[in-house]
Amino acid sequence: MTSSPDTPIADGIPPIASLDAPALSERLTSLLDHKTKPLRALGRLEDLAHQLGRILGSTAPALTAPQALVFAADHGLARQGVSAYPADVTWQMVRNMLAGGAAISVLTRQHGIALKLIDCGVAQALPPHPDLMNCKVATGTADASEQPAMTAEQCAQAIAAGRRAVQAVPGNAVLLGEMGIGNTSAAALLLARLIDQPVEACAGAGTGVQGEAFARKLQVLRKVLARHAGAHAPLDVLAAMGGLEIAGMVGAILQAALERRVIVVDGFVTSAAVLVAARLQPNVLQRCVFSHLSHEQGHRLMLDAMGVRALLQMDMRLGEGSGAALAWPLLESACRILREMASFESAQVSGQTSNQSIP
Ligand SMILES: Cc1cc2ncn([C@H]3O[C@H](COP(=O)(O)O)[C@@H](O)[C@H]3O)c2cc1C
Ligand SMILES: O=C(O)c1cccnc1
Repeated sequence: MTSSPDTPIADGIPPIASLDAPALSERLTSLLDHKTKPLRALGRLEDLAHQLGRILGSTAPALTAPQALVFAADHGLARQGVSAYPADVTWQMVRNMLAGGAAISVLTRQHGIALKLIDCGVAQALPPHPDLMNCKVATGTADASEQPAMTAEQCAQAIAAGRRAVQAVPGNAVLLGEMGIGNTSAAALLLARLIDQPVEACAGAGTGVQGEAFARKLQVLRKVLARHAGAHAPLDVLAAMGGLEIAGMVGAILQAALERRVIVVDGFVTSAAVLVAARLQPNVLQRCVFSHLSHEQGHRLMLDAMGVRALLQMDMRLGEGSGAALAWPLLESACRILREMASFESAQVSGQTSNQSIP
């Protein structure tokens, strides 16, 4: 991945170093290989344990005070009929999340994950709530089919808000989610432009846009891409066609990566924020755990473009951070395997009889 040319928005984000620590990496591999199981028998759970060990800089990693950060904002493009639901659902769902009734509320409660909502640009004024951070940059984006969704300054402010949101919460892991009617369109536009693929391969049904309505969604997206044909640098693309909540997540990803927190990525829309962040600072990918492959068309293409693989495939297409919360116990299990599982030596179990190679 290439870095963007210098733009004012990128100012103030220090370089994110690579997690290069060959000694730790070798030690983690050796520890996992010596646990009481056939070599590599825990499959991708071992890869996850290895990654978490590297991120947290420990051979006995422990996840502490996990935080689900759900970024919310409205989209001017929603006025073009790109969603199956009205824009009011954005603020209504934020209220539902805060009241404990949304899917993300249920799953975070189940797993003891703190839930915070970050209002980056919800049109409706939301009443104060202890779990709501008011970072409103604007009352939604402009209609990207007519003008840039955000000014460069608004985009920078939303990124800064995302950074502050991470700084404001404790713990060493953040789970990212979003709420914003119309945001699968914004994510598809970012993907199409950043990996230079036709929008037909990048856009999906979102909330359930089908048939003629889907043809209309594609037509709108093509118009947006043509309108912003000159935007190619990641932050220019983000400002022209993204969303305030996506920009907020870009900031959160950069900040969490800087602080060496584990970043649990949800579905298509949160992955679009990772795509942008990784174009700015490729090393963020080392800190990201991709929780699930969304049913949204374009997610597989997006993950392939980043060279990553998701843990789960549940045919979910919700967003909110629901896939990230669902996958959370896998991360906890991976850490426990490193911390608690006996080795052949400690448990006095006979090891391999011959020199077998790792399949
Ligand atoms: C009731 C409801 C709850 C949701 N929770 C997340 N989304 C998801 O759907 C939206 C994106 O899809 P589109 O681009 O088609 O609008 C986002 O708000 C996303 O988080 C929801 C959507 C609805 C309707
Ligand atoms: O995977 C996602 O992020 C997604 C899919 C559909 C609707 N909203 C979000």
